[in-house]
Amino acid sequence: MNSSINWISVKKYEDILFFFGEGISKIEINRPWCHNAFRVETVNEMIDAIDICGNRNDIDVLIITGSGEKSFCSGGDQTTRGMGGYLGKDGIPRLNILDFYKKIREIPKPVIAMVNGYAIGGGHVLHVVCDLTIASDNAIFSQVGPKVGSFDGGFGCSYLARHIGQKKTREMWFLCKEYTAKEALEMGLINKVVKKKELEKKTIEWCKIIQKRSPMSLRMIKRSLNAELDGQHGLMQLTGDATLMFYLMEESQEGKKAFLEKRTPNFKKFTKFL
Ligand SMILES: CC(C)(COP(=O)(O)OP(=O)(O)OC[C@H]1O[C@@H](n2cnc3c(N)ncnc32)[C@H](O)[C@@H]1OP(=O)(O)O)[C@@H](O)C(=O)NCCC(=O)NCCSC(=O)c1cc(O)c2ccccc2c1O
Repeated sequence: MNSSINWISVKKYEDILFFFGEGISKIEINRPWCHNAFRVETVNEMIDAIDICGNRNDIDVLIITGSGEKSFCSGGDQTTRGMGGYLGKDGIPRLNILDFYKKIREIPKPVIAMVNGYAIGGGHVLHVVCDLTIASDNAIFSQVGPKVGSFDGGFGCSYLARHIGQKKTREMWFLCKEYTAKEALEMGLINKVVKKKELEKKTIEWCKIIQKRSPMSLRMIKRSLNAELDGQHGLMQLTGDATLMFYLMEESQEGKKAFLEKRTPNFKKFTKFL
């Protein structure tokens, strides 16, 4: 299996790099001087990029990572933090990373966090919300909210606890300790640890295996796993896909045809499955 890709830049942004190759996309936070902390604009760009991935039929799987050797992402850019959120260029405080987390969960394609160093604070939650996490052996995982006056009570708590359990989640948040990639693997926080120089190769290998699987099966599995946690919203997404599949059936098409032909639909002819 060829595990390197000649990445092609999809679109130019200020804070992120966005690549595509062989059905795989790579969204890379490109602010290495602050350990890839995200500001409002970084998040807006990531939202734009993930929307492109959602709308492009030739993108099967997504990778999210950080630039440089040291960090995946260190969370919100503290230099832009104001009262009530992080201040964008318009001066309005926002916590828009939450919108990006939602996008990761909603996109019906697998999203892999390729963690190449520090995954801290909101940057830690970022990998938590991804479907899979592959980390390099130098990666460090930590929640720092209670050290810097923040917390993420959403996916950062409840979903994290689904991965590592309530006790470990409380330990991570209460103590703000740093965990090595080996420890993270042992506690079920991540899927795989590889040597730093092997990180992209292994991630691409996994992407290529996933690309051989049925996209509809993957979509339904992601939706089903999300639905358990996402309440009415999760149910809407899952049953939205059930509607999608129903629209592919003759029985559904008959309803539309009959309406357009101004006749009574004949649903009797269709198999009733047991
Ligand atoms: C990542 C570190 C562990 C690295 O430590 P190290 O000692 O190696 O490096 P330095 O600390 O010297 O960092 C070099 C340089 O980078 C700057 N920097 C690092 N992180 C950030 C950051 N997040 N924002 C701004 N700048 C950053 C650092 O200041 C240095 O700059 P110099 O000018 O001095 O060179 C360590 O840096 C670290 O622990 N960083 C964590 C920072 C942090 O507080 N993160 C935010 C946590 S809160 C959060 O992310 C968050 C965001 C949201 O949008 C939320 C929304 C809704 C709910 C909750 C949210 C939330 O919790």
